[in-house]
Amino acid sequence: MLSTTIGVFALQGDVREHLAALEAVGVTTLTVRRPEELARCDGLVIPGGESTTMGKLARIFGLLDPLRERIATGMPTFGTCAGMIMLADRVLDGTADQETIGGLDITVRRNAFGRQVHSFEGPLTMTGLAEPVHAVFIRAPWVESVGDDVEVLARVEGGEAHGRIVAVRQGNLMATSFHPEVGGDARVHRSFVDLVRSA
Ligand SMILES: NC(=O)CC[C@H](N)C(=O)O
Repeated sequence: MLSTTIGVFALQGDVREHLAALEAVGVTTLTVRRPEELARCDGLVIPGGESTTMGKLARIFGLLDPLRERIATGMPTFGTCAGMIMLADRVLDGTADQETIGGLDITVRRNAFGRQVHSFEGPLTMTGLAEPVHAVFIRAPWVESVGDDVEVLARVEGGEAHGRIVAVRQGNLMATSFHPEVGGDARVHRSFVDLVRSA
């Protein structure tokens, strides 16, 4: 079998952590800053970071339209946190000029967990994983609503945000509000790699 190449959008964000998680799963990785690099990818990860900056840089580097085209034509893509925002069709509490790639029929709310609770972590039950994942949330978005074709993979359990959607899948697109690349558990990346291999 030809090896699977998964790119990590690398204009901004926690690129290294994703590269390490993907390498732990045993795929070939590639940092993506230019359309030529994107063209070599079987799948793509969009990391956590800052979504307004990602949108601006993607526009400046001529990557926004190639990304939209690859995603529209089925390239499996996994967004974490800011990456989830980049994949969302609709953003609440974004900046006026915020551009996303889009593709996922979801509405996300940026920095949804409030100013007091920027960051928290804990176990989270996720569809497809036998044991809970240790989910790290850093100024995270949540998914306010989803379209009919979107499968909800995880919801917050307990606390003020109980029931809020924090992981979704729609066809070849996956997104989490939290950071599975942090903490050495590669199971979420493995399920994305399985998605890429079956695409
Ligand atoms: N950890 C993160 O990726 C935070 C996302 C950030 N709050 C944004 O709006 O882009």
